[in-house]
Formats: sequence, C-alpha cells, structure tokens
Amino acid sequence: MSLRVAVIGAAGRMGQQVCRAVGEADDLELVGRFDAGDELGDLAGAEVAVDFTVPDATLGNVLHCVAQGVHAVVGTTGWTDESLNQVRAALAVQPGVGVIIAPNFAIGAVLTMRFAAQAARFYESVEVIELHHPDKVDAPSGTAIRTAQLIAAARQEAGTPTAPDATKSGLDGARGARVDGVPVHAVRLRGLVAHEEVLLGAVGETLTIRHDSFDRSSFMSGVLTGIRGVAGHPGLSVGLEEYLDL
Ligand SMILES: NC(=O)C1=CN([C@@H]2O[C@H](COP(=O)(O)OP(=O)(O)OC[C@H]3O[C@@H](n4cnc5c(N)ncnc54)[C@H](OP(=O)(O)O)[C@@H]3O)[C@@H](O)[C@H]2O)C=CC1
Ligand SMILES: O=C(O)C1=N[C@H](C(=O)O)C[C@H](O)C1
Repeated sequence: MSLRVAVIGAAGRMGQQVCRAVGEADDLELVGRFDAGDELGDLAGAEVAVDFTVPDATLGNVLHCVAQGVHAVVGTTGWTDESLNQVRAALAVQPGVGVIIAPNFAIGAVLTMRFAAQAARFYESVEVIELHHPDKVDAPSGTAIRTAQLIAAARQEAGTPTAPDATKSGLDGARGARVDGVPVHAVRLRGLVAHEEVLLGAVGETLTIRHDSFDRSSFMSGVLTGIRGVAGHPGLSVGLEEYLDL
C-alpha cells in the first residue's frame, strides 16, 4: 500500500519537483497539491505533507498539519527558535506525529555543515559565503544560517577565540551579516541554483569546503528520505542528519 502524500507550495520551483518525484516513486501516492489561497482542510487525506512555501506561511501550515495528525516534511526557510518551539508545543499534544524541518535536503549540503562544524575549532578564521539564484526571497539562506550556528557552537564548545578582524571603518554590509558571530555573505546571481562555501583560515593555510546544487533534483533524494522516514521519527527533527547514520 502506498504512502499518501500532499505537497504545499506545489506550483513553486521546489513544489513542482517534489510532485514529480513523489509521482514517480512506486511506494508513494500524490493525493493533494496546495498553493497560496487554498484551504488545507484534511490535506486531501494525506498521511505526510511536504511544505516548500515561504517563510511567512510555513509555521501556520505545519501547525495545521500537526493539528490534523498529518506528518510534515518541511524545507521552507525562516525558522527561529521561537517558531520551532511552537511546533514542539503542538507536537506535545499530538504524540506519534513527526515533523522534520531541514534547511537543506541535498546530501552534500548536509555533509558540508557537518564537515564545517568538525573543522571550525582548528582554524583562527571562518566565514560562510552562500550563492543563490536571484529569485530567492530570503538572505542569508537557511543553510548558511544553520552552518554558521553549527560552526559557532563547535567553536564555543572548544573554547576557540573570536576570529581576528582589524576592520575599523568601511561601508555597511561589507563584512557580511553576523550569525552567532560568524560572518555570512550572500551572493545573488542569475545562472546559480544553490551553493555554499565555508572558508577556514590558519597561519599559512586555508581550507575551503564547497557544495554546489546545480539542479533542484539534488534535493529530491533527501526529501524522499524525509517522507519515508517521518512517521518513524515522532516529535520534531531539525536537519536531515537526524535521519542519516552520520
Ligand atoms: N530545504 C531545502 O532543501 C530547500 C529549501 N528551499 C526553500 O523552500 C522554500 C521554497 O522555495 P522555492 O520553491 O524556490 O520558492 P517558490 O517561490 O518557487 O515557491 C513557493 C511556493 O509556495 C507558494 N505559497 C506561498 N504562500 C503559500 C501558502 N500560504 N500556502 C501554500 N503555498 C504558498 C507560492 O505561491 P505564489 O507564488 O502564488 O505566492 C509558490 O508557489 C524557500 O524557503 C526556499 O529557501 C528551497 C530549495 C531547497
Ligand atoms: O531558496 C533556495 O533556492 C534554497 N533555499 C534553501 C536555503 O535557504 O538554505 C536551501 C538551498 O540553499 C536552496
């Protein structure tokens, strides 16, 4: 028997790819497509809903899914500690329901975050650069924010000193945005899809960890892992790594 799946944001760049990937999977059945303005209702009887919408809408969509007892696989960005806690509170009264919120479903991006966190304590300096298509509405990317948070946490745990930076004057924004103290720079360029570089520097050497998604098909294997795994992971999981044996 196939797992019934609904897609929210189905007409979007990611939503269209997810609908295709679900439609092509023998063990999954696409039962509903929802877009802006649609009533989610009972999510067309889906057991799992996938959300690739916009930061302003995703929390409401996920809370609706949880209230309906529908598992949720979420790729939309814009999550904060506060909105994640609202999901945890909703899940507390719906035992058995699973939600996975992952800033990036591409395996290379998951590994980049992991490798960057491993490397971070060995280098004096670290900066993150994310590069995306110019139709992206948020900056920096959710992946870059999460990468910087993981780097900062690893450095704090290891007692790594703050990275050196003698900048005293200059133009606003020239040093990027700070995420937990880590500089994050966002590039928007026609021709790109989704790319990230973590630059690490020590005396006499640098290490660059780079991931490139050249096509949105790169996210589909991870999304399908989320869809197939979410019922077996009740509660909130943040990051695809929680489903992988890393
Ligand atoms: N985790 C991951 O691996 C990835 C995450 N993303 C993230 O996914 C999100 C979507 O990206 P992308 O597909 O490129 O964006 P798009 O703008 O192409 O798609 C978003 C879709 O959601 C629709 N939408 C807006 N509001 C609602 C709502 N309230 N209910 C239902 N649908 C709604 C939009 O409709 P309309 O245009 O009519 O407003 C649009 O069709 C972004 O946050 C992006 O950062 C992207 C790629 C990979
Ligand atoms: O909007 C995108 O395209 C992407 N969004 C996600 C993010 O903000 O990290 C994931 C990936 O970078 C593509």
